[in-house]
Amino acid sequence: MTLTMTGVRLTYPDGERRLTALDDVSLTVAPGEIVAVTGPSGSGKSSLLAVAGTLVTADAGTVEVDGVDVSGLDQKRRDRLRRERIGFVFQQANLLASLTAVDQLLLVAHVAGTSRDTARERATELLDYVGLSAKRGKRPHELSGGERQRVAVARSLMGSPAVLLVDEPTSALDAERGRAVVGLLRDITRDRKTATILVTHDPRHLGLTDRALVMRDGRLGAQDPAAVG
Ligand SMILES: Nc1ncnc2c1ncn2[C@@H]1O[C@H](COP(=O)(O)OP(=O)(O)OP(=O)(O)O)[C@@H](O)[C@H]1O
Repeated sequence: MTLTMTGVRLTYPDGERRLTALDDVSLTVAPGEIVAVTGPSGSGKSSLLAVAGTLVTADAGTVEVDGVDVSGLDQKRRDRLRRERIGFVFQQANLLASLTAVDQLLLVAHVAGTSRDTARERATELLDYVGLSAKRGKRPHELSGGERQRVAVARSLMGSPAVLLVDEPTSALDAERGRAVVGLLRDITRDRKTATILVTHDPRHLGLTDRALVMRDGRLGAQDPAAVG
């Protein structure tokens, strides 16, 4: 369950010209590995996740999930691969206000066409895994920021992802809760053998990951080891 990006280039229209968001980016993330990506605002981190997650098609280069080149898939197959094999966790938990924690997970299963019983079993297991069994019936306003983010993490695992793409999951949390969420993501990566990319601005999280890379002007490079705490 590896994620491989090779020679990826992504540009956006910018008036008469094109803005280069990703410039010859190559990256392999192994199963069970969590890689941090840092870098200044506008350097291309979200673009990297968008291409890795097949939400955006690169101008050049390849993206392989589990050895499958996604550019060779038609739209329908690509949507299915994304739904079943790629998990996303965003800056905000993006939970639906009217749904309980367990229903947030069941909704994803419903969209994916999973049977009710299988979905209930899996949702229960995942809420237990993220330590929220007791809060399964709570709506987002009854949960703390860290708990909401843990529901979002559990939801991202409903489809058994091979690849987990995480964009600043702790920006709305205090230091301790932020660390707990990154620790949880690391445990998930190990236990479920996902290939995980964690975009973060927080240097304290780099030491919790296997590798730290830095994005600058659309190019991906090694992080200065001195900056890894
Ligand atoms: N949809 C778009 N259309 C045009 N330009 C875009 C689009 N999305 C991003 N960009 C530009 O591409 C570059 C990379 O943006 P990206 O969002 O990937 O950076 P980032 O590192 O995630 O930034 P931040 O840390 O602020 O979230 C920036 O110059 C941005 O302005």
